[in-house]
Amino acid sequence: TVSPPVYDYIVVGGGTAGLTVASRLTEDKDVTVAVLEAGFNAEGLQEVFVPGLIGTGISFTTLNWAYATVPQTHLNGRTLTVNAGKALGGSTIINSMIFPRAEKEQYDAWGQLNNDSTWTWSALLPFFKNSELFTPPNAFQTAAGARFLASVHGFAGRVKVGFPNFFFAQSALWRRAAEGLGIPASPDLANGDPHAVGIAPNSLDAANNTRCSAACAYYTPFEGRPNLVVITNATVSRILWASGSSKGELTASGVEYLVNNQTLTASVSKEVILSAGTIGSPKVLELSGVGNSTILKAAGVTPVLDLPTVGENFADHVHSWANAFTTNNVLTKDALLLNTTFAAEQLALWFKNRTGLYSAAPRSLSIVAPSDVFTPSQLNTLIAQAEANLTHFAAEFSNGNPALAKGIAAQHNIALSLYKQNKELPLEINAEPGYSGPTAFAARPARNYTAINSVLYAPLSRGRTHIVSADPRAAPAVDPAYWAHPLDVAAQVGGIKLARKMLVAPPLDSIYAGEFEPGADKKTDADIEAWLRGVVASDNHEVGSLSMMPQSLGGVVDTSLKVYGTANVRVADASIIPFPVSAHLSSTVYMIGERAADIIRGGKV
Ligand SMILES: Cc1cc2nc3c(=O)[nH]c(=O)nc-3n(C[C@H](O)[C@H](O)[C@H](O)COP(=O)(O)OP(=O)(O)OC[C@H]3O[C@@H](n4cnc5c(N)ncnc54)[C@H](O)[C@@H]3O)c2cc1C
Repeated sequence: TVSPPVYDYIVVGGGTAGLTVASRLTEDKDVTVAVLEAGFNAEGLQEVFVPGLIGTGISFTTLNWAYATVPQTHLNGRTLTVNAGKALGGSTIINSMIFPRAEKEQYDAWGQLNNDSTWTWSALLPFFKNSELFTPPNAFQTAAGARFLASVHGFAGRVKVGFPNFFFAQSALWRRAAEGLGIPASPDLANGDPHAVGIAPNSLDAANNTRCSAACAYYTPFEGRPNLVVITNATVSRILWASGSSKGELTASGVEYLVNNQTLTASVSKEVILSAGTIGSPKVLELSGVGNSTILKAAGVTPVLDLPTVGENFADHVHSWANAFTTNNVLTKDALLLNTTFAAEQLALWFKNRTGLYSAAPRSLSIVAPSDVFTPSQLNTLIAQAEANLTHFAAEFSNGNPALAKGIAAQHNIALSLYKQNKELPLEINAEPGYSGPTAFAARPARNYTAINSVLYAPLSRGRTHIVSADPRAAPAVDPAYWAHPLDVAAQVGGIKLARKMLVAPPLDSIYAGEFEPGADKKTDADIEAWLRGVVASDNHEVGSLSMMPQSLGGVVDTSLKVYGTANVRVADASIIPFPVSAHLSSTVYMIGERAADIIRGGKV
């Protein structure tokens, strides 16, 4: 028999954080790293590299895990889909490339929960910068409204960040409407103070207007490194433990993985780093016997280490919309669907000189504060109710684990305190220059639209994800428990009301031709709420399932990202985020990858 290859580090999942860690560790040419990625290298597909082709082709089929949730109790028993990229580069292969950051107080909450000042905004900003290669807006982009503050960006990192080459007129009208409603104009949506409205930077290479995924940033330029081995189409089924190690700290000796139907193994001399995402990483840990013993036994897995909060503390952002018909004189991206000749011309234009509608990954956005969504008395009532029911919800969300109940209570206390200071930003409201909503193309009027996406960003609800089978090919049971907390429901209803106000506020009202959805018959808050229960979707920003918190608060990893009870297994991906942040996640996940590599290299244990 041939003995399996031995690497210093094995990274499970070649996604956003996984490639970041692998790339940084292999800067030391004496260190060997293997990355095992379930998907393939999709960088050459036009639906990946052309910004305006987001979501087309095989993006949401082959390149997507498309995890199904269990029926959602608070959403009419619906089963929703949580999308997650399945390719080298992970979710950054199929994401919308919007690249802002959350408010500093939310990152500070991570430090507060862990009593560790190295996990706070000011300590983490250097790692955000390390990941970024920012291109300031050119004269055209500046004239269109793009703004930036040099002090918060990185100019020598890896992820190319810049602005698109096309801006829709209705986005500018919307920004002015939002400002008219009291939302401040943003000097930079990545400055840690995003209660504002502006044009979001994108994870794109401004020089040639192509998507810059984690593969583009952290792999392609370095793929020749002899010490970096990337194995694609390789699905990790479990971590292998050194014999006898379960008596003390568990020590990983390697991993087992599947290529087609063949089972292979690779050995590790230093560490295994789990970077399979918020749903993928707890699945691998549970398949390896680490988790809640009752859940593992029910799935047919022999427990090795009882760590009952693996897969718990799961939170996701929740997507909703209001949209209106737009006067015919306005060019919206609906034109690409309504007129295939025009679409072909626009795509040819993109290939010719990187301009036109396909050069836009369009999103002007605002992150709004409680005061934008609620009246003061409404807010006071909601906070008082949440405080009165804090223990009840902490217990309900913690799946019977007393330590995690404390952890969730601590998170709710921080969130409610920030709500009181108008600092917990409950919603992203963004303008989509064309239809966005729950109705399929064939089923809606063939018109031009303006859509306002309203996304619940600071959920108090917490759910879970767990395996139900010992078969690594079986999907886990994902229960985000959407809308399980009444403050989440109230914020999302408030978001639709604010979006409706924006649609008819000057100067956006100049192109308004009547509301389509929710629709004129949805008049009261109760009407809106009932409609939303039937349509809201995942925003694909799932976090928290292997959260970084003290064990006394139900955490799974410590502040060096090491799994409690193991000697050499770390986690680097969105699953470690203990407290949801009000932002699109990729910039934050790259930061986590940079920080993880720094911890590993610095030997902090
Ligand atoms: C449709 C969509 C739109 C989004 N839009 C935006 C946006 O506009 N801006 C933004 O900032 N964020 C956006 N996000 C969110 C953001 O992209 C993700 O939160 C982030 O990329 C997650 O990084 P990660 O490292 O945790 O996981 P991922 O990047 O998903 O990486 C996990 C990797 O592990 C692999 N994997 C899983 N299981 C296994 C296994 N058993 N063996 C081997 N490999 C495995 C996966 O295939 C994947 O490559 C979006 C996400 C989606 C899905």
